[in-house]
Amino acid sequence: MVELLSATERQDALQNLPGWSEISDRAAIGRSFVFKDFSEAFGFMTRVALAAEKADHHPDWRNVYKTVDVVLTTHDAGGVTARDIALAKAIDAIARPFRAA
Ligand SMILES: C[C@H](O)[C@H](O)[C@H]1CNC2=NC(N)=NC(=O)C2=N1
Repeated sequence: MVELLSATERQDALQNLPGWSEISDRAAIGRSFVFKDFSEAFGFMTRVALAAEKADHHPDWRNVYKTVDVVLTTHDAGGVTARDIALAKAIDAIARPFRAA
C-alpha cells in the first residue's frame, strides 16, 4: 500500500516540479499544458497514456483543443503519493520536446 505524502513532503516534491501545484480540495497536484495545436496536444496525451499504463498509475485529465489539464492523485490512498510525483516527472519529460503554443 503506497503511503500518503505529508504536507512537507508534497511541498518539497513540488519544489522540483515547476508548473505543478497543489489542488487541495481534490487532494491532488495539477498542471496545465498548452501546445501548438490539437495534434501536438493529442500526441502528448498518447505518449502520457502509454507511460501511465506502464506505471499502472493514471491521470485525471481534460483536453480542450490545444490545452491539456492534468490532475494527479492516488485513488487507492486517497491523496498524493510518490506515484503521483513520479508520474508528474515522467509527464514533464514527455512534454519537453513538444512545441509550446
Ligand atoms: C487495479 C489498478 O492497479 C489500480 O486501480 C490502479 C490503477 N491506476 C491508478 N491511478 C491512480 N491515479 N491512482 C490509483 O490508485 C490507481 N490504481
